[in-house]
Amino acid sequence: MPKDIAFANVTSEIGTLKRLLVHSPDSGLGKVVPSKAQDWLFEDIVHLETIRRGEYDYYTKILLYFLDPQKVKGRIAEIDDPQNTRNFYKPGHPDFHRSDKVIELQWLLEEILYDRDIRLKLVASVCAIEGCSHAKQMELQEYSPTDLAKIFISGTANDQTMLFPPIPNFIFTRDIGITINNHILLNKPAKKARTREALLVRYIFFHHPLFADLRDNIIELPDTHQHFLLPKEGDDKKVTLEGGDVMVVSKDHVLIGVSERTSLEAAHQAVHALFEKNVVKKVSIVKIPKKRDYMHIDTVFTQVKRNVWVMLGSFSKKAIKKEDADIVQRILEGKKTDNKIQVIQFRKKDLDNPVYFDNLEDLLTDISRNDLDCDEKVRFIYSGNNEFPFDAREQWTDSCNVLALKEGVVLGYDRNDKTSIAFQKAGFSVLHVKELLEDFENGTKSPESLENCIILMPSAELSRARGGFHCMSMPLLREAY
Ligand SMILES: NC(=[NH2+])NCCC[C@H](N)C(=O)O
Repeated sequence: MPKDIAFANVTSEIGTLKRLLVHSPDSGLGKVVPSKAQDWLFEDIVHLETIRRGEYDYYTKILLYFLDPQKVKGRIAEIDDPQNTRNFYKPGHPDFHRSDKVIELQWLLEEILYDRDIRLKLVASVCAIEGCSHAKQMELQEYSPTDLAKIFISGTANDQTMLFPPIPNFIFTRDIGITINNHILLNKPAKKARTREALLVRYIFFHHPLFADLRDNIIELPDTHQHFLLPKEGDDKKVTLEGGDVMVVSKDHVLIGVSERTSLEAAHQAVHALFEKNVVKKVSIVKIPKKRDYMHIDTVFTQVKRNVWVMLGSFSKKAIKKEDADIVQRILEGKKTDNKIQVIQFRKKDLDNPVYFDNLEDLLTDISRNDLDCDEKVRFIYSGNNEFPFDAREQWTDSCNVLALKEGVVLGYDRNDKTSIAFQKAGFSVLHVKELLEDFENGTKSPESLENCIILMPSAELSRARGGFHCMSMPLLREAY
């Protein structure tokens, strides 16, 4: 794979996307059984053929059209010809697209497994965490790199024997690590179901030649001193951090969520690590309720344009005021701080004088105005058009979790109807991916010509996995903003 000089650099959420890491749904998703779905962090079992051909493949095509057009332009009919049995999308197949802009993790994993030493170490590590027998370990060493990469991810061998559980959340590459300027912060998953993902990714970052120049810039958070001796109640001392809780909003400013998945201790360590290594000047800690509904901060807000954000209305100023309105009720119910957001902003140059924000809009407005020098009015698009019960329903299916391909052009789910109306009201056009790809193919539209729009993507199966396109992307390179 050819190497660019600026291989990885992300300084914003909205600069034109140039390179990212993804993983398309593997056969492991088709092995999730109902009794395990929740443990494996899926809300339901999914239909593999639909999630791939009917949904995720459109994501791959649209990403390639924007980031690596020569792979798809004028070729879509051929790529999707049923005779070609989706080979273009299958890592490990000779017809796989092998894009070095839309980079498939399974492909990188396969490439590092050609090294015998790495292969043996990784087999031993996976066997250790999955509790495999010695005989199984020896057997696994004999597989080809292509097959072994597939097995490590799907858990299933070519003969359909299930060797260990799948890692169905690997499609949510956002959570495995975060590019902050030219550094990569690795995650420490909170949930057991995501442990193997973190292991595989660590090997990829430390051993794949693509990341050779970045190796000194990989940040791993240490565990709390003697964390293994802490009592169960000491769990908040555990260091867990997932990428969905980290947002690089400008080259100097990073947001870190403290949530169901990212612990206070991890946020604390990340602030020190980022300041000590001079990665950024400002870190805002955004505390959200520890609830499955909002597992990471990117499930309650994401950025659309310099001055436009999409967010969940219950964290807005107005909602907080409304809640404060009935004094008797508030006192009776006790101070309802559990459903609030709290923001504490640390500045490297004045560490012991943090700035506080008590609602999300104030923080986001401050970012647009002061970090991104924006004079235009800052606008908010609310989940479900801020109408009950659509606000909560659509947040659950990732209305707030959009991915910006460039400023003002975002990908979102087609099932969030009221949120789409809210986008329209804010002056955005609503496009459907199938028609858009046809327009790209016949030349009536191009990625360059698009502006201010949300591209709606099919989502019935994908949304059961509880993540949107922000979660399904780990940006490595965005144009400087
Ligand atoms: N960045 C995100 N919001 N990721 C969503 C991850 C969803 C996944 N099923 C999990 O629960 O872990």
